[in-house]
Amino acid sequence: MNAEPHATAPARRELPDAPFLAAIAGRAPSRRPVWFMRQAGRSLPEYRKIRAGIGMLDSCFRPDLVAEITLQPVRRHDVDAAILFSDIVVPLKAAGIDLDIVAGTGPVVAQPVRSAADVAALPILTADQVEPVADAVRILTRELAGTPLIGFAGAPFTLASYLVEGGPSRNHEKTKALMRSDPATWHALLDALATTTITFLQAQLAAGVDAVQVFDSWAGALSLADYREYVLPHSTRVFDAVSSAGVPKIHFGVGTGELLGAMGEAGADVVGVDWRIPLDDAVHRVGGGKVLQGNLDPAVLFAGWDAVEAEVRRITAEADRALAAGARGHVFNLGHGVLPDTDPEILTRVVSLVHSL
Ligand SMILES: Cc1c2[nH]c(c1CCC(=O)O)Cc1[nH]c(c(CCC(=O)O)c1C)Cc1[nH]c(c(CCC(=O)O)c1C)Cc1[nH]c(c(C)c1CCC(=O)O)C2
Repeated sequence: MNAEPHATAPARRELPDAPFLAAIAGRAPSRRPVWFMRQAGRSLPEYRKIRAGIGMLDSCFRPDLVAEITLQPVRRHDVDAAILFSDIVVPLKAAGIDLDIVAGTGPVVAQPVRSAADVAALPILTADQVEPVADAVRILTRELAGTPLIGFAGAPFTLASYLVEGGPSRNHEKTKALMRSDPATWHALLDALATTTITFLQAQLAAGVDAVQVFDSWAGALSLADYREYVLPHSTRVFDAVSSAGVPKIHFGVGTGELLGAMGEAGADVVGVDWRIPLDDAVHRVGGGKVLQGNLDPAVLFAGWDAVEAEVRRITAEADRALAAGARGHVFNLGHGVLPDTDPEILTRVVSLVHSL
């Protein structure tokens, strides 16, 4: 791999016939596109080998390592998109927030954000602080040939939940308490996080990613009314700010069955659906003209090939009914990220089956 990361980024690649981009543009793809959220990670022995002895966040700031890890699932599975190996807390770490990623737990924040003073003291990301990520993108746009590269960031609400809770949370009680008890501080927090998220996405876009995904993984913890009042304006600002790049934008969350319409309003071209809602139902919740992405339950991958095959066939049939009902396109994916102990052979067989349907 010729890792000359500091070369000037070329203009964005033109990949109109790539199945992932064709499907999102509403054109008939040459094959049904499929990729997996968290396709890079501990399900791959080659990932575990290359990461040995290197901290998760350290690995995210090493362009050569980011590029190689991003490429691993593309080589192994023949997926139709690569997703940059990074993490939603990378921009927060780069900005100077004291946090780490604890294996088996997730992000842990040293000083949780609980007050207006804490919010006012939050550092805002500058593009130079994520130059190593941009360097990795530039390496990948040369190494990936015809496979599109998806950049990503966490949405303001999901980032806020980690900062306020101090780590992963089942009920997000501290987050919701701040949201409701001190709306001014809450909106100031999400505004600051939206600005950091925009800077992080714009750095990836300037370096040449072909699409972006915004992960609002924990938005499903909210009621529709709370999502609209406390979250949607900030997520909308993120999508508005990156629209001028002219690349597909994907919006995903978990447990979002009642939020799909509002999430579609935020401005994405593609709405990711978790496994709880059939795609031919989701199309009516999201509204016509949007592309749907999903939605195999990651846990089904542990149930043996017969169960996996039946679910893949069910989901592609529901996707075809969603297309007939007005969905602009479908990208096959899981309904959440690949689980760490997943057998990678099963993922490769899912790709082959989806491409045959
Ligand atoms: C909520 C969230 C996080 N990070 C992310 C989200 C949104 C996606 C989702 O909801 O699954 C985003 C993310 N983080 C990672 C990816 C994979 C990117 C890719 O496939 O190239 C993605 C898409 C790498 C990672 N991010 C993390 C790992 C595991 C780190 C390791 O290898 O030990 C990977 C591969 C760490 C992390 N980071 C986070 C969690 C919950 C964890 C898991 C903790 C654990 O189970 O060890 C926060």
